[in-house]
Amino acid sequence: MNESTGEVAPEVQSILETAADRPGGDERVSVTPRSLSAAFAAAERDGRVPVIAEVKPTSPTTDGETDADPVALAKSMIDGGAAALSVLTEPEHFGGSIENLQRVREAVDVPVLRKDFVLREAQLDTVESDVILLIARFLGDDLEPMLEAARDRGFQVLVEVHTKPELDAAIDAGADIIGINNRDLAKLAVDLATVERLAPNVPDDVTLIAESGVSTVDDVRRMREAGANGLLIGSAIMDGDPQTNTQRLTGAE
Ligand SMILES: O=P(O)(O)OC[C@@H](O)[C@@H](O)c1c[nH]c2ccccc12
Repeated sequence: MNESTGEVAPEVQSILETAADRPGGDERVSVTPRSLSAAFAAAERDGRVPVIAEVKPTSPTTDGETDADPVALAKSMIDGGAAALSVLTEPEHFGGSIENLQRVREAVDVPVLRKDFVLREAQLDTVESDVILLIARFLGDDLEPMLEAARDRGFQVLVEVHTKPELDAAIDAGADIIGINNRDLAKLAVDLATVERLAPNVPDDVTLIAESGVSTVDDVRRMREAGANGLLIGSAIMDGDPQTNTQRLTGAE
């Protein structure tokens, strides 16, 4: 395990242990991705804030688990104006599944992000998606080879960071889509100032996504003012009526 994984919340430690044991795919995938930047540009043209809405049945920081149909959720998020979707495939702590992702991606035509804790190259081959998440903190020195391995398969890659050293590592590795996670995986606490603090260090040609903890229209505006090209929003869309919630948040400007 990488040195940089030290000091995470016990829930996150447990997520990593189960992730390390999960098998990969038998065959190398080859993806023809739906373009995330085109989806963001289309939303902007339409006057909508580019939002990646997340199908997340539960999480370590959520009470209870929804049994709503992921495809129905996905469609209502798109009806509400989501530019793209994120689907959790982590089964043990987020109630996600590979099948959820496959069903959602078949049912919609926007880009779909696979949200999981991918640690080994073979795990890239578990399922096709338009975008795949790689978390800098958990990959350490493996970030660059994993980024290349994912691109070789056709994936667009979202590299998640939470600190300045992780951001520097993501930029050095050649990431062109970077997500700044407002949630600290050591404490699971959210602080929107994380994006505000780190965004000035993100090069202009990188697509910047503000992740986690965005719940109000004011939060959306705050993240956009800090420089976010897009936002990744889960709980605030899942809690209540997903279509109305997405409509409110994508209509923040
Ligand atoms: O529900 P929120 O606070 O809007 O957060 C969404 C998303 O950012 C969060 O689910 C997330 C960010 N990075 C992750 C990595 C793995 C699992 C989940 C995540």
